[in-house]
Amino acid sequence: MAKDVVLTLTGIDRHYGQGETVLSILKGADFTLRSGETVALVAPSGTGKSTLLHVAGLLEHPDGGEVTVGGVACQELGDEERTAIRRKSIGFVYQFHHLLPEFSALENVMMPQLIAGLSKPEAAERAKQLLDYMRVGHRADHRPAELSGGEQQRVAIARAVANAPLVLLADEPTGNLDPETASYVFSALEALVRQSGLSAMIATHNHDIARRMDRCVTLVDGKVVELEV
Ligand SMILES: Nc1ncnc2c1ncn2[C@@H]1O[C@H](COP(=O)(O)OP(=O)(O)OP(=O)(O)O)[C@@H](O)[C@H]1O
Repeated sequence: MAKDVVLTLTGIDRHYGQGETVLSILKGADFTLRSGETVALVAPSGTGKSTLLHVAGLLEHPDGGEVTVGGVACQELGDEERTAIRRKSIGFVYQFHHLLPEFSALENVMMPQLIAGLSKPEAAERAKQLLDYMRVGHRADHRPAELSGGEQQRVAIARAVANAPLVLLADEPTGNLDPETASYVFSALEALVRQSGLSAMIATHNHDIARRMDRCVTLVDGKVVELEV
């Protein structure tokens, strides 16, 4: 494996059973993400974007093929080891924020760092910095329900990068927002990714967003295909 490759998917198969029939969503999908690279995943609804991100993020087991994160082949690993790699190396942003409702924005961003073993003051300091960077620091003490949709998503992005992951995976991170808010939130996400040299794969239906990435890929018949940008 080349030294600067952070994520590889090799020959990924993923099927879902539906009654008598089997839906084959990914059929030998290959993908490589290099250090510091940003890639847009643009494909029609139902073609398997979320499935691909879930497999890449070790949230779902593929039915065949291999996922390698930071040089570690994950297919044969047990759940505990996969969870450890996911927590350390992968940041995930969903279309809906999935913040913990009973905790403040600050606490939500501290949480993954505390789980990773940082002290409370260290986690709070980094959480504050990230919230400030995402221009939502003035809402640090608010609970998710007290934040606007754009603010919630900016907190969710701060949380996803709190442990300085190797790879950021985002599944339509602005899909739930109005166009103006989406553009603002995406600019903040892009600035954070570029500034910290993160590698990112972002599923989006928004072609303006896709064009701002280094590469653009799509899914055709269960395989990842490169698009010209
Ligand atoms: N757990 C599951 N059980 C059965 N079928 C599933 C399951 N998860 C996904 N699918 C099916 O697999 C296909 C791909 O789903 P996926 O969510 O990956 O698509 P997507 O490209 O992300 O779509 P969208 O853009 O609408 O979010 C869909 O047809 C979906 O119905």
